Amino acid sequence: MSVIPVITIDGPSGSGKGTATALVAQALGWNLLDSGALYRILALAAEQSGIARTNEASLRTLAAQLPVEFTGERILLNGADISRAIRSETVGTFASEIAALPSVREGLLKRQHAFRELPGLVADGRDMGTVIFPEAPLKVFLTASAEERARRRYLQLKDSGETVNLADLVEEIRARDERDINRPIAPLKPAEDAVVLDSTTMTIEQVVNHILSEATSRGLTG
Ligand SMILES: Nc1ncnc2c1ncn2[C@@H]1O[C@H](COP(=O)(O)OP(=O)(O)O)[C@@H](O)[C@H]1O
Ligand SMILES: Nc1ccn([C@H]2C[C@H](O)[C@@H](COP(=O)(O)OP(=O)(O)O)O2)c(=O)n1
Repeated sequence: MSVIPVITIDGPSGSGKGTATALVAQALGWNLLDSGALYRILALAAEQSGIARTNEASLRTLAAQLPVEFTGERILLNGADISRAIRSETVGTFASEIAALPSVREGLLKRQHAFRELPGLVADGRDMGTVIFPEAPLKVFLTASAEERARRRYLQLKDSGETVNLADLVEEIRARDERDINRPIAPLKPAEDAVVLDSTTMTIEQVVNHILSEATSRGLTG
C-alpha cells in the first residue's frame, strides 16, 4: 500500500499558514486541510444552536455530526454560506476556547484524517505535525513577530470590510496564542522534527519557495 504524503504547516495566528498552505497545495496539485476552519465552523454552529462553550458533551456530538460542506472557495453550514462569518476575531476566540476541550478535538479527529487523499495533502493548523499527522515527511512551523502578525490580520480584516481596532486585535491575538500554547492537550508548538520558518521579513513568495524546496529535497515533488 502506498503512503499518501502529507506536508504540515503549523503556527500562530497571522503567521501566513493559510496563505502558504493554499499556494503549496496549488503548486503540487495536492489536497488541502484548513483545520482551523473546522474549529471555527464548530464554534459558529454552537453559537447558532445556543450551545455553551463549556458544554463538552453537546459540543462533541455537534463536532462529529457537523453539517458542513466544502465547495471550492465556499464553506456551507446547513446550506448557508459561512465562509466570511467564520473569519471574525470573535469566532476565532470562541474556536480557541472550545479547541482546548479534549472531546472536541476527539470529535474532529476522523474528519481531519479523511482529508488525506491521493496524490497528497497540505494541512494547516496548530497540531498537524505533532498530533494529527505525526508521520508527515515534511513539517513546517511558521512564525512571525506578534506585531507583524497583528498588522497582517488588521489589514486582512479591514480589507474584508470588518471594523477593527489594531490595539484590540493585538490583545486578542496575544490572548488566543497564549491559550493555544498553554493548553494541556495538543498545544501549539513545533514538532521535534519541524523546519521552523520565521516569516516576519519574508514575502509570501519566499515562504512558499522555501517550503517547496524542502519538499523537493525530501523527494515529495515527483
Ligand atoms: N509573508 C507575508 N508577508 C506579508 N503578508 C502576509 C505574509 N503571509 C501572509 N500574509 C498576509 O497576512 C494575512 C494573514 O495570513 P494567513 O495566511 O491568513 O495567516 P494564518 O493562516 O497563519 O492565520 C493575509 O492577509 C495574508 O495575505
Ligand atoms: N489544528 C488546530 C487548528 C486550530 N485550532 C484552534 C486554535 C485557534 O486559535 C483557532 C482558530 O484557528 P485558525 O487556524 O483558523 O486561526 P488563524 O487563521 O491562525 O488565526 O482554532 C486548534 O486548536 N487546532
